[in-house]
Amino acid sequence: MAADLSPIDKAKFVAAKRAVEFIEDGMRVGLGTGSTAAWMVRCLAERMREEGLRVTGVPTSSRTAGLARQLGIPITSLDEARWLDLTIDGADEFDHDLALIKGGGGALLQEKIVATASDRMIVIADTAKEVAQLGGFPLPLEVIPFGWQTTKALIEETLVSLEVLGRDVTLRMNGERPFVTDEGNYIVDLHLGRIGNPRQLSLVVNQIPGVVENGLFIDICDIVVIGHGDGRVEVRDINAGTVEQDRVEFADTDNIFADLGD
Ligand SMILES: O=C(CO)[C@H](O)[C@H](O)COP(=O)(O)O
Repeated sequence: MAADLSPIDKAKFVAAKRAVEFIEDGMRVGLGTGSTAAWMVRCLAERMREEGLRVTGVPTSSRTAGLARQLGIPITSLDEARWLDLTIDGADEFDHDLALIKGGGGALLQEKIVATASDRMIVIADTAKEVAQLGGFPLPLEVIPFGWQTTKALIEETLVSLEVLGRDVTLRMNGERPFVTDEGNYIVDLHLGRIGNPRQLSLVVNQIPGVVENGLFIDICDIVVIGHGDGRVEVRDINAGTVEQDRVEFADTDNIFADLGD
């Protein structure tokens, strides 16, 4: 079955499989959102089944909560768990400092809250997510629906005042209607091309009334696990300053691939 997967799905799978090895018995774990994170949830469920590992998950979206429930992973709310040992999530882009753009799946708000409330955040990604400079992927901002057009105009003005080059700001749609997040908000995507100063941009846009949060994750991610389609995995730990090369085998994974459906 593994052989039927595209190289990109294999890369996501091996990154996820390696990352769940960081999970220890009894941990409270933040469960990210997106296709790579869905592999992680499946790999975690497999470890729980096969090794009797006991874990409580805190999902970062209704989608992930649904998958975790389906796979029998006990879940709770962040308010119940309060603080987590680890969060494992995907990303849309990561740079050399492990600064991230997230929110391609629209779950950036819960993802940022959960990752910030964790001792460690591990990002799982395929090689295409690594960039020299953030910004090729549109930066999502979660905004309150009330007065969103005014908020959008203020965001555009802010980009002009910051002398940011790309200033195209679009409302994310779901067919004919605005995309609505789990928190009932909208998302506007900033098509910037490159972000010269992510820290400044993150601070400034969050000052705009109506902006709830942005998809820049700075100084939050500790480790990135990068998967390759041939099973090679690289584990970069920004705090330890280490880079480890590893390999994940595709054998004996049919029970994971059998429930594919994300
Ligand atoms: O931030 C996210 C969702 O809000 C995802 O982690 C990000 O979009 C990556 O998704 P995928 O693993 O499907 O490429």
